[in-house]
Amino acid sequence: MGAGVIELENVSYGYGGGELLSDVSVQLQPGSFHFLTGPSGAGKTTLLKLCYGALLASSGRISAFGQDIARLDRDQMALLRRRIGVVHQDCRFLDHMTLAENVALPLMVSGRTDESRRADLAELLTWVGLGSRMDALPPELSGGERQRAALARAVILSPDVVLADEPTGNVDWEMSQRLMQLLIELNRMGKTVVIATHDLSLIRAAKSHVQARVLRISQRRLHLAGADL
Ligand SMILES: Nc1ncnc2c1ncn2[C@@H]1O[C@H](COP(=O)(O)OP(=O)(O)OP(=O)(O)O)[C@@H](O)[C@H]1O
Repeated sequence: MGAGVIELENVSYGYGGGELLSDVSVQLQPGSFHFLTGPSGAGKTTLLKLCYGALLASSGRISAFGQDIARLDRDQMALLRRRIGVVHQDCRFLDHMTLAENVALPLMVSGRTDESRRADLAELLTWVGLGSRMDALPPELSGGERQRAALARAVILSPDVVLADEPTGNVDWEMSQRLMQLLIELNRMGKTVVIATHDLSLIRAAKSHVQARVLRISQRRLHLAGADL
């Protein structure tokens, strides 16, 4: 294996007797930027889940930061999850807690509630453009605000890797560009970024701002897409 932050080697994933992903091998190099594309149901979310240990491969090997994910104990898995920030497709929040409290949840869970962390929280929310919405409750947020809050929550523990599953779903073009800009900024800060999306126009627009590899799932296999997107 090489020096990728996340590496998949001949990974297959199946359920119910069928195979969704077959013989997938890929290395995510530190600081790289990847798009993961493919039709609905192709297995993009599944592949991301395999990368952060939410699902285990049926065969093959997945390593993160040099460790075989399948061999991690509970504590090691918890540490791994802190190093990989995930923007979930459905960005769920606890409706009775404010936006700031929701974004700060990973800090609470990891016991990091000191003053400097609170300052980080305010700075982070300002960075995503939600500095004035800290006390809003999730049902009061627009789609774009929810997506930005989900991004802030994913990076509050300063992960090395950001996996974003359709982070621009349900927002207009202008907001999707703003979200992309934030993800590109995270990459410029040195984070490895993977964005799952079926939206090829998003990929085309981003390619003039960031050097990205495009991975496409087709017929259970992962392919490196060419320039003909
Ligand atoms: N363990 C499982 N049991 C049953 N079905 C599963 C399992 N894992 C994945 N699937 C199915 O495999 C398919 C691929 O799901 P996945 O969400 O990974 O695709 P996707 O490419 O992210 O799709 P979308 O673009 O619509 O979000 C779906 O039909 C999903 O329901």
